[in-house]
Amino acid sequence: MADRALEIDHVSKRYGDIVALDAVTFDVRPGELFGFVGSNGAGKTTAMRIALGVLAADAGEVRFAGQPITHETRTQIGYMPEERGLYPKMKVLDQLVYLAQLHGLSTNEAHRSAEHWIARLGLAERRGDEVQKLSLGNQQRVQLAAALVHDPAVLVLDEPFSGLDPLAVDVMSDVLREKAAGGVPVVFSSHQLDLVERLCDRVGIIRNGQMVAVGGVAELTAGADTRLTVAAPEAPSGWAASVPGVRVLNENGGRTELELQPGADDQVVLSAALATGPVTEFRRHRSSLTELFRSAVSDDRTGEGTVQ
Ligand SMILES: Nc1ncnc2c1ncn2[C@@H]1O[C@H](COP(=O)(O)OP(=O)(O)OP(=O)(O)O)[C@@H](O)[C@H]1O
Repeated sequence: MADRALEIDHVSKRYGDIVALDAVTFDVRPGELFGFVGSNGAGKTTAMRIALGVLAADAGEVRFAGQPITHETRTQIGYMPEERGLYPKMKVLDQLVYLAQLHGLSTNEAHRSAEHWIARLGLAERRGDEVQKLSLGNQQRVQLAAALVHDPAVLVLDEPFSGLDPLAVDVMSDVLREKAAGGVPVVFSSHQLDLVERLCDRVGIIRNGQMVAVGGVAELTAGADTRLTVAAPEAPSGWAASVPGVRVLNENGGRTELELQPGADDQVVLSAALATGPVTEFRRHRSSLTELFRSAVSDDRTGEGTVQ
């Protein structure tokens, strides 16, 4: 495994009768943005808390740079918990300086780093305010600053984008990209799949505590059924139904949406459409992460289609 990767290796966790994680395995490579997605209760927070070492796994191991996470290596992780963990009555600057010192920075370094992230995250005018007096979005910016202030070697962020306005989403995205570009493995959970698709190098989809897909979005969607839109204004109704390997999804005024079964040839569809007259549109759609997610989390064949 590459140096300085975060590896989650067959991690399992039960809460009484509930199997929260069942041999969950994935890795986040240095320089990579990894999106961790799954329905409510699928196990994302549990996996991230175990990765950080605040929750013990029943089985399996989490490693960073090839070594199991210990009390010492934990301090190299920047963590943004879902429940947010700031001191409400502490002022923004004081809080960040305190957290940086807690992670071993000297007073000067802690001040320098706190001021850097306050400026970078647009909190300059709030630096003397108590955290509890900030809006939720600004509290979230402080929370991100808290995860970054000790210059972590790994970033683990639980729903960092939830509740942010579009400008704050841009700031958060830029910062995560920068950290990844600097060689830090970055993993974050999110329900905003368009954002995950846009930002992430790879994604993992978890369903009922099991990883059902891990890989690049393009790689994961490559095997999915392909959709085509064909506009053939003079084609008679039902023209596509007899084309081999085709399932018609929708037909409306000469415009047909269809699904190509694996192995079917889109050129055969084009020939069939041209045989009816002019073709004014012929478009292939790549499956989106949202479609992949829907099919992965609703698929009864748990575990099938996993790409490692
Ligand atoms: N402390 C706990 N005690 C008992 N069950 C728990 C506890 N924490 C989590 N669970 C259960 O473990 C499962 C996984 O929960 P987890 O919070 O990891 O999911 P999640 O994917 O982060 O969900 P969400 O998207 O809603 O935040 C759920 O069934 C949840 O009810």
